[in-house]
Amino acid sequence: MMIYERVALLGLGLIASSMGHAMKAAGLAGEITGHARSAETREAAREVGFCDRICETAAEAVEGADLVVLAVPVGAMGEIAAAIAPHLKPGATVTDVGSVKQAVITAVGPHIPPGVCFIPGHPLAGTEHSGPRSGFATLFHNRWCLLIDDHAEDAAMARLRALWEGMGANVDVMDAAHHDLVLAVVSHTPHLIAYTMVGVAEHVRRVSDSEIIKYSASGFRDFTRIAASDPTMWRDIFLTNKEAVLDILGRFSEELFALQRAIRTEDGEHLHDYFTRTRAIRRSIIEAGQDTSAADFGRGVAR
Ligand SMILES: NC(=O)C1=CN([C@@H]2O[C@H](COP(=O)(O)OP(=O)(O)OC[C@H]3O[C@@H](n4cnc5c(N)ncnc54)[C@H](O)[C@@H]3O)[C@@H](O)[C@H]2O)C=CC1
Ligand SMILES: O=C(O)C(=O)Cc1ccc(O)cc1
Repeated sequence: MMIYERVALLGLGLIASSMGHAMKAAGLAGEITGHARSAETREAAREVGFCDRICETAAEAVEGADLVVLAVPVGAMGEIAAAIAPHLKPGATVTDVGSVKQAVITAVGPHIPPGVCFIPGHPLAGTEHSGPRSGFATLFHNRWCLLIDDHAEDAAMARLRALWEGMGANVDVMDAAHHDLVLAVVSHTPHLIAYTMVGVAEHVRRVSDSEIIKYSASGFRDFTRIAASDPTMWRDIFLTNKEAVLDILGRFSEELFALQRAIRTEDGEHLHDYFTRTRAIRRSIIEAGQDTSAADFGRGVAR
């Protein structure tokens, strides 16, 4: 069922290409236009074919669009919003897919002209791959998409919700500050820990590279997968969700010190109690029937 007659995708990477494929598969958009900064990306997107028309400028891509999706790294959202602002159609909706919400609202909000509705969004689905060739139509199936409803009109919100549901996602609405704190816990800080662990392995010179690869168990392999994610995207996430990540990292460090002390003092009871509590958390997630989304979100999609 068609939800928007014209959709413009700005930034043609993993998320935009997956949206293009998903919208085409379900017939959710009449025409999909797309723009990316580099000629190489535009050419690759043309070849893959998830847009009907690839435009040389962002302004051209948004001309007449009913929905404009900002799908660039979080740090580039303000710049692209400024470039398209004078070209937006009255009555259009602008949304984004950035992993951080307060910073995007601060950067994009001031550029949105009167008569255009801005609804920030974030699909909790992804992989460590990037670029226009990495997308696939089922990326959002059974995943959450969070929409931020600060000033959204009901009709515009209902329409955007229908688009995400049409692409297979479950939609929840929350405020931006809460989003940023939740994501710091479930996504951003875990990514930082994975980056660190892989960095540590690189510095352990006693263990040769080939041994690290040869003997790596699935936990460490998952860390290396996550640590292969796009550096620009993750740099921007940490710089823009600084407060929430530093808050969670502070708590993480306290717990880590307590575990470190328990190991040093051979306090087996502390370790056993701690691991029993964390096991109960995992079991309660499975009992609540949320094991698929919880596990998949951390693991990404095996491709
Ligand atoms: N990769 C993931 O797993 C997920 C990413 N996100 C968010 O979605 C957004 C897009 O991420 P991906 O599709 O993974 O990225 P990607 O790296 O695959 O694609 C990003 C696109 O933006 C373009 N771009 C980069 N800098 C730009 C600039 N300054 N001006 C204009 N275009 C620029 C790139 O050329 C590319 O076309 C990011 O904000 C990210 O935080 C959200 C959920 C999951
Ligand atoms: O690949 C993984 O494990 C992910 O965690 C994917 C992911 C990355 C960033 C997001 O904002 C949402 C999902």
